Amino acid sequence: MKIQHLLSYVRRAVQDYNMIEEGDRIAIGISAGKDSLALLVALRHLQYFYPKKFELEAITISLGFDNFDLSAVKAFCEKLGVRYTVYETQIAQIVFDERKESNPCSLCSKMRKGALNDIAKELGCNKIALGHNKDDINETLLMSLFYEGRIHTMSPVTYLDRSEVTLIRPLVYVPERDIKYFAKKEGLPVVKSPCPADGVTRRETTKQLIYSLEKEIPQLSNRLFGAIERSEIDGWKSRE
Ligand SMILES: Nc1ncnc2c1ncn2[C@@H]1O[C@H](COP(=O)(O)OP(=O)(O)OP(=O)(O)O)[C@@H](O)[C@H]1O
Repeated sequence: MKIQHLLSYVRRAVQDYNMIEEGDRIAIGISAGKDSLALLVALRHLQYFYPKKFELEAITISLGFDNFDLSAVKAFCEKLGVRYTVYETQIAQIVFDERKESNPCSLCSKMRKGALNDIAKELGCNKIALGHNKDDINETLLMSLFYEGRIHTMSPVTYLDRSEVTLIRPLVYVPERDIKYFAKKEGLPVVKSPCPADGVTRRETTKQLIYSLEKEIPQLSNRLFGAIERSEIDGWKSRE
């Protein structure tokens, strides 16, 4: 996938869901994975030609793992001309050592989101951009269905009452495999997650399930996503 292709997906999502307003200050949550780094590149390019002017900040919530070297990400942000803030936390120690959580992802995710909201607000941002892609949206639908018995997934735009910050997900139309290809081709400075729970989660199981079903049922991912767009799920609308 070329940058133009990525930008066409992002621009369409931003316009369909009115994700960006004139004067927005947008904090991009950088996990240092392929999605958030691709999002950083896309929004930086969008800034050049999008009719509404907006500003960007890049933020990583460091979870406190030892082997998490962000120096290449720092250099990358500098090259792009986006200010980068790394916020150090003890989330990993709290989740794994102190609380010995049986479901560490849930507590970690809550604490990480809280920290990201706080830092974004401190830096004067009114929006937070997250790197969830089309496959993440589909997987979340199936996870809600299979594990919680309800029909739900993340929305393209979510306003958080308590922190008065709006979450936007400009990659919702981009398939994960395109992002993987883009990250490789562009040599994005992806840092492997040091989390021991990475890759052994419910999300990973669901991802593999969709992957194997798609071999039997071509277009499965597109149909799932189309069903979300045509559904009554909060925040989605049909493009037809
Ligand atoms: N430690 C973090 N600091 C800042 N933002 C984060 C962090 N972890 C996750 N995010 C944000 O939340 C989004 C979803 O998180 P998740 O852990 O599901 O990432 P992912 O799907 O693996 O994406 P990525 O490839 O960017 O890691 C990320 O794309 C990123 O925007």
